[in-house]
Amino acid sequence: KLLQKIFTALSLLQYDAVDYPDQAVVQDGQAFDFVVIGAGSAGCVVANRLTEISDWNVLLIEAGDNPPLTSKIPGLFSFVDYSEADWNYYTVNDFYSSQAHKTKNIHYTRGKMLGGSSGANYMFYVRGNKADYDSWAEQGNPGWNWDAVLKYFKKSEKLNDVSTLRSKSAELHGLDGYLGVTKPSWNKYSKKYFPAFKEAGYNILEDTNGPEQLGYSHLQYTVDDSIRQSTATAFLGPIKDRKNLFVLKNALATKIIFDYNRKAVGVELILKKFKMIRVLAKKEVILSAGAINSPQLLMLSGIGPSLHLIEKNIKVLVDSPNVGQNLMDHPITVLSIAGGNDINTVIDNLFILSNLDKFPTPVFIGHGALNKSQSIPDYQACVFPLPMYSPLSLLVCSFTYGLVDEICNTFSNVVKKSETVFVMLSLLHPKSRGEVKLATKIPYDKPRIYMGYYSNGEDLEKHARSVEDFLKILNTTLFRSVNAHVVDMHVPQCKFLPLGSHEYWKCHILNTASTEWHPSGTCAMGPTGVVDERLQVRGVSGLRVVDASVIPIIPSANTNAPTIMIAENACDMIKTDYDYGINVSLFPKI
Ligand SMILES: Cc1cc2nc3c(=O)[nH]c(=O)nc-3n(C[C@H](O)[C@H](O)[C@H](O)COP(=O)(O)OP(=O)(O)OC[C@H]3O[C@@H](n4cnc5c(N)ncnc54)[C@H](O)[C@@H]3O)c2cc1C
Repeated sequence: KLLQKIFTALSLLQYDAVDYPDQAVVQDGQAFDFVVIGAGSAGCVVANRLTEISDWNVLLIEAGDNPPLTSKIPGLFSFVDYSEADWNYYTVNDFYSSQAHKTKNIHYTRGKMLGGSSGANYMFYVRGNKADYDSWAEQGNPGWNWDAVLKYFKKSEKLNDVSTLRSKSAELHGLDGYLGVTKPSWNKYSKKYFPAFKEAGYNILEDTNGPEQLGYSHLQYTVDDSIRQSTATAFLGPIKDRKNLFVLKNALATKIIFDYNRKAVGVELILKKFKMIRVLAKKEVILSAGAINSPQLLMLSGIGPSLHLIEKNIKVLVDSPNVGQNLMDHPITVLSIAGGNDINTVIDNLFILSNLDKFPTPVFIGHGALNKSQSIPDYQACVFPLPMYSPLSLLVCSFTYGLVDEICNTFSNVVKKSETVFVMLSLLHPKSRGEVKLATKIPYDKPRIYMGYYSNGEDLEKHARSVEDFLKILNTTLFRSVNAHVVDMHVPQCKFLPLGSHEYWKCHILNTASTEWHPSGTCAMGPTGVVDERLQVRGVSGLRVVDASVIPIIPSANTNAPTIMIAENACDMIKTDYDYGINVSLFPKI
């Protein structure tokens, strides 16, 4: 936390303010063609693509400020959590899951800055499985099948990795987009593990975003030129001087304003020093406040489940029962495998300090399926080979996830005796659903986030089987040669269960349940969804939602790349709806 304070102080110097758009001067009642709420993964893309039409002027409203230093320097990513650039939400304690967290709930980081959660995330660039998007379309969302969305993944991307571009997946990647993507080579540290995964029956892939998803590979990251490619850096920085782009930072949108025909005509917002103004939207308001705040703002504006709105003393404009419902995420559990005790590896810890220009430690990613005949994964494993005395597992356990001391002390003790493999293993297709509710009608009050983890019992069963499937790796030559074993993490709730039994894993997973910070689905698109397939809010006009909240079914992927894809697709829909055609670009790409 001390380090975090030092970084915050450095950020206050605003040494890099020139990299981002200046604060706009906006008068009460001023009108724009589009008003975009939220400059996150989606909102920055929307602001960029809509201002390509020089006839349109666009106001982008963001509650946070420019990204801090910790966001910009890739290796400092974990210090964004709990900072001023984080909304610092906590989930509601359900007295069932996550009970091995000190607070018995989850600290739920959301980025509050230009770039939003793309400035707070772990920078993994993962798109998911073709079948994920085909299922979106099959559920009544034309225009979102794999062939349609691939075009937008490619459009946004600027891949800078020779080995991928020489591989058979080259044609799946984009080279001319705004979003820099790279793949640092950590071969020296992780290549010895790949034969073990191969021996355990997994494919070793060149590209986790290639034609096949099942298997293990090095990761691609949203990092380029040694800088995190948040959407603020990638999509706003290059266009910051466009005359038709207006950006208000430190401005909290509190309500969407409608006329008598239920057309969205503006936004009420509060600037620094609590000055309230209203801005007008001649064409549309675009809500891109993310999967927690977009449903909050809809409900504050009178669109949501009517009983809930009445209970909070909010006048109902549209009874829209699914607003805030259908909350999906990828629940995660942490594991440690100990084996090998080469004290010389201690020196490798120093590499973290010399690799702050990238994700600072070796990690590889795997997607596994329980039924070996399926091509869609059930779980994702992020595998960190750690040298002796590595502080990483303790940092994740204690600082990031806030697990109880019994567990974190175990991480701390085991690295003093062994090299370890630290694993974050998430369930990709949970059936459980949570919800976002208002605490009060006051916009500053944090919404209530009910994760609903494992409320459908099948999820716990499947997550436990996924851990067991992953641990087959212990039977491989490499792991056996160092007497590798899974570490008993002393989860207080599980101490009477035999380590490694099925019931033990269910207990371990349930109580250590943490998040991969992929909330989605709370304003889902669909035939009966909050929005239609063109992302227009049902029951009103002039209002779209464009962010992770419109995801109808969570993909087999981390959600940043999919959210950027959603924004790219949405902007072409908007341009088409206003007869601008999708290829019109009056500003050349910079
Ligand atoms: C810690 C963490 C790690 C993650 N790791 C990865 C990863 O490695 N790879 C990956 O693919 N995904 C990852 N994700 C998920 C991914 O970053 C998100 O899914 C994605 O950024 C969501 O984009 P969004 O546009 O929906 O919302 P956001 O990016 O959160 O944007 C919402 C924006 O709206 C602003 N806002 C909200 N309310 C208001 C208001 N009332 N007025 C004005 N502004 C408002 C917010 O400040 C924010 O800037 C991670 C997320 C987190 C938090």
